[in-house]
Amino acid sequence: MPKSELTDIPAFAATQLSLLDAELQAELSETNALLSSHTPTALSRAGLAILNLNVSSIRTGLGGKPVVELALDPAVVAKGEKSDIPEHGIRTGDIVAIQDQPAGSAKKTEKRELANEGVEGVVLRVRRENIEVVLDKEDADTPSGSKLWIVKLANDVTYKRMNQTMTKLQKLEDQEYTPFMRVLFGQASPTPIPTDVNDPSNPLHNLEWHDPSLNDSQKEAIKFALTSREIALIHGPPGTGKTHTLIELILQLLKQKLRLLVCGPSNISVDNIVERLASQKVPMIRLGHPARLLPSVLNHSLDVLTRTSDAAALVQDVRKEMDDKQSSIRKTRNAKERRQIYTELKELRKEFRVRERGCVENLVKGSKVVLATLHGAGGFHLKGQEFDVVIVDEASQALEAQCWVPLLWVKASKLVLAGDHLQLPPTIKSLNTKDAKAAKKDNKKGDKTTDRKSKGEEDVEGNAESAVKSAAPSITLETTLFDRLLALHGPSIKRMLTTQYRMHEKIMRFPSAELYDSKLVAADFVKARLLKDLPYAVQDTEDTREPLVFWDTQGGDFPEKIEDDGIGKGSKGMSLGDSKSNDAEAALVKMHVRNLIDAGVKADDIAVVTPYNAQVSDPPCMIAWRLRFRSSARLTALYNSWLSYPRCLKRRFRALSWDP
Ligand SMILES: Nc1ncnc2c1ncn2[C@@H]1O[C@H](COP(=O)(O)OP(=O)(O)OP(=O)(O)O)[C@@H](O)[C@H]1O
Repeated sequence: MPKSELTDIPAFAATQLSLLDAELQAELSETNALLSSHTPTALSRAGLAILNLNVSSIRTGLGGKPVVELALDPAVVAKGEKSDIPEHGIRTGDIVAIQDQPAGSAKKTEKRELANEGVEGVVLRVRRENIEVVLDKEDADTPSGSKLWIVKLANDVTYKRMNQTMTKLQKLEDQEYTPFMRVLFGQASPTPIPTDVNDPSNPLHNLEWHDPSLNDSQKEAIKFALTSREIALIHGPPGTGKTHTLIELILQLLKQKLRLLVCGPSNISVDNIVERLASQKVPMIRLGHPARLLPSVLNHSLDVLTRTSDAAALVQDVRKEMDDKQSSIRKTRNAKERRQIYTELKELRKEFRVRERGCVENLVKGSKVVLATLHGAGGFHLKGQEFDVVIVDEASQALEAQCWVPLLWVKASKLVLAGDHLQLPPTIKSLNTKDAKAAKKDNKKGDKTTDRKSKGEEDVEGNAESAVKSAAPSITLETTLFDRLLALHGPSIKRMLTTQYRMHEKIMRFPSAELYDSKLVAADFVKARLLKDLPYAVQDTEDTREPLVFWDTQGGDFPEKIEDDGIGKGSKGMSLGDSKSNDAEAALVKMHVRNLIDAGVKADDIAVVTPYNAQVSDPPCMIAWRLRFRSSARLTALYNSWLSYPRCLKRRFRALSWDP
């Protein structure tokens, strides 16, 4: 077998490390350029900073770190007005600096200065009236100035973890590679799946479905995932019930008394599964900070369980004592007293960590299903724990290095990936650099081979070696684990879900033909569904009886504008908001939406989707829609010229589906 980045583990890890470094540098330089070339006022207008804040409270969060709550300085709130923080783009999980606020017009806000003068932390919760930040350093002294600002920094936390993971992989000795890992690197073929269902050791022996409504392709995918020894890929095009299928798979694996780690690249992908498992009354633990979880899954979060379980009382005592100390620091101005309190806090933190760790360990070890983001699975809670199966949902949205976080820090011997490698891969910034563009160009040939392979299942069935030879693309960050495994082992390691439950047949036809070898089938209850048949009074018009409408906007009457953010370009030519808009197209969309509303379609059932921010926000008519349709959850199929870009197209088709 030829040695390549696909099969040689140290070479693979080294490539990943250099690609991750390039990506991190791209992110850091983008942030630095923005921060150094814009005033605080401009950054705030662009949503990257919040000005005029005060510390309203400090408490102790998970891990003993201080959580700072910031609210708008009362001095800047007009009498009788609400003290809501103005619109901004800072979200839970963002890395921010908290700093004494410079003059609004001050130029050159260097990242260097931010790190030196302020403190850094992660945003925990964003509310209308305040924002909570957990500080990186336990003994960080929050700036005490009367007016603070927070500014978004590049997020290097996920890189650090991926970096540690790839470094660990790179350093493993040959004898440390498990048989499972050898399959993941094509150094061994997957174990053939057992076929005798009468054999009591076959997982399909006496198989009974929990959900009788599963379709044939879903059942086949589950059977395959149950019987495969090392890897199983579940390929789920949009709306084909990927998550639905995973729930049944999880229930079946639990019936076999197996211990499972279930991950996804984002919190929402994980919470989606927690919600569905909760409705099946499955006991489980969701790792991750509660501020990032959906309210509906909180009862399963480790944080809540460490407060409510029996062992939790011991932790709570110390937590309370630490909170009291934190607030006393803020009350005292005497330096000696402050130092004394810091020393006591340090001791309490040690105690807190020991107790918390004990409580957490008991809870996690006792759980048959643990759910976390890929990143979160690399936290200390799971280090070295054994799981029979690791399941990753939305696997084609994750960088491969991210998928290795659970695979390397826990002990696992089987992996199930669910995803769709034919939809958008994760967003990569460094691909815009010259070197990366060249690398991408080089890979094009390899990609074509991989694509062809994943479409035409027959040609490479079961022939891993020839697959490696023919595909052998060198790796970019966009090459997901899903892609690489398909390139290594061919389509015999995957099963595709083929019935989709979201789109009218006509909407489905194009993506099905272009991306899925015309294999998609529309479920009976969606295949002929039209707006005029909505369960409330909608007139039968030419707009409501067509599931798909094309408006041709090519040509001189629809000129495109490049908009900037209205605050000018910075000294390094970096603008906060270069984006495209097209007033005439906007007017067309507006007219179409108006027709639908006049026919009786509810505004809440309409969503307008565009790839450009400027098209959403700038033309006056678009602003009007945004206000009106803010709560839109569903969509009418409306296409315009930019749909011809293949990438947008994939994204659009994802968005263009709607639930009944
Ligand atoms: N066998 C089935 N019978 C009826 N409805 C189903 C079946 N499988 C899935 N669905 C429905 O199809 C819709 C899509 O399912 P699900 O969200 O699991 O799909 P997905 O592939 O994960 O979606 P996405 O495209 O968002 O990734 C849901 O409304 C679900 O209830």
